[in-house]
Amino acid sequence: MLDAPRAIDDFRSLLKDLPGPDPEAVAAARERNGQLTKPPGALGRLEDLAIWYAGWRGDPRPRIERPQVVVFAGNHGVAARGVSAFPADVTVQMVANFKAGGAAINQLAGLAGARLDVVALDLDRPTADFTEGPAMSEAEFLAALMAGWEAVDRASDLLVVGEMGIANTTAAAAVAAGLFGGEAEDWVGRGTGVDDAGLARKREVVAAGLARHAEALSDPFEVLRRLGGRELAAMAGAVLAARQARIPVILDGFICTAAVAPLEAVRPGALDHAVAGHVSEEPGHARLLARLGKEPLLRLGLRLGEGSGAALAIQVLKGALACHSGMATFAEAGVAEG
Ligand SMILES: Cc1cc2ncn([C@H]3O[C@H](COP(=O)(O)O)[C@@H](O)[C@H]3O)c2cc1C
Ligand SMILES: O=C(O)c1cccnc1
Repeated sequence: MLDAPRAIDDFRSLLKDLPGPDPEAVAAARERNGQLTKPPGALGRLEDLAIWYAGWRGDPRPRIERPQVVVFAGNHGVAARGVSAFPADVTVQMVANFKAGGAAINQLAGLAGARLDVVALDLDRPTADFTEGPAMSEAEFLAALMAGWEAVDRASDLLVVGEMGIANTTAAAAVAAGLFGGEAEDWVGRGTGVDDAGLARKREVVAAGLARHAEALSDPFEVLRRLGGRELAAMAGAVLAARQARIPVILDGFICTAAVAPLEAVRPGALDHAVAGHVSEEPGHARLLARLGKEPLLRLGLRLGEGSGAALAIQVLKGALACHSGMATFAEAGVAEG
């Protein structure tokens, strides 16, 4: 197995040889689940979640002790096209806010007991406008993938990746459309809250990007390089690093899901170590999750990003494991089985 990737092709190679869950831990966790003091299946999806997590950690009775949240930030050339309700300066301002502890993700990561890392990616150098050319050169794309790869603490036992980047719902819509087809309007939403004219501009920008890069859309990595952004590429690199280290992942909203979808498009099953933390208000998100076959844990009408919905969902997973690993069996408790 490749240790440290150095080229874009190394990331492609990694996808050919992915570690899977430990079948013995899955079997032992399933058996334990069947012995716990509750009617069979009474904890619903929490039971599946606990068994899934146990398999990836290779431990039939695990707990989450070291969750990590990483927020990647990047700027986008298409921001100049009036596709966001906020100016591009907000990206760097929010990075300062993350560092000062003032953003939603600070509160939610703190509540979940997660370490929070913030990785700002060349904020003074926005990506190129993807309607005019590739958003990133190959060198820039590789640097962003590597930044994600390197941001993952291999000693953590759960990963959430979040993002900050004004105009990145436009990039995410373009990536989703590039991967899965359909019209621009199928994937474009209001993001930070653009008005009808802004929404129309977003559709035009995404359609123009798809037309400009039409010949390259059969390659999911090229879709991400040409239509994505640095923080999206970094999220993909981080989620691949987590897979290699058998660290389970909770996915966040539309942008996060679009960023990692190329991995699944290259290699079906590449996201088996990831669950969808929530479904966001951005209409493309539900569509994307359906394409990936992922059922969200929460539906709260969030449309924030930053990793916020996924960070909240850490507590659902912690709940699943508290029950799975902490409950007594029928034999231990002297409770009669049905
Ligand atoms: C203050 C503020 C905090 C945010 N935190 C996340 N986003 C979210 O909004 C942006 C995407 O929406 P659009 O494509 O419409 O620009 C991303 O930065 C995303 O993470 C924020 C946006 C704002 C304004
Ligand atoms: O779903 C998301 O991730 C999202 C939606 C709107 C704005 N920012 C992020």
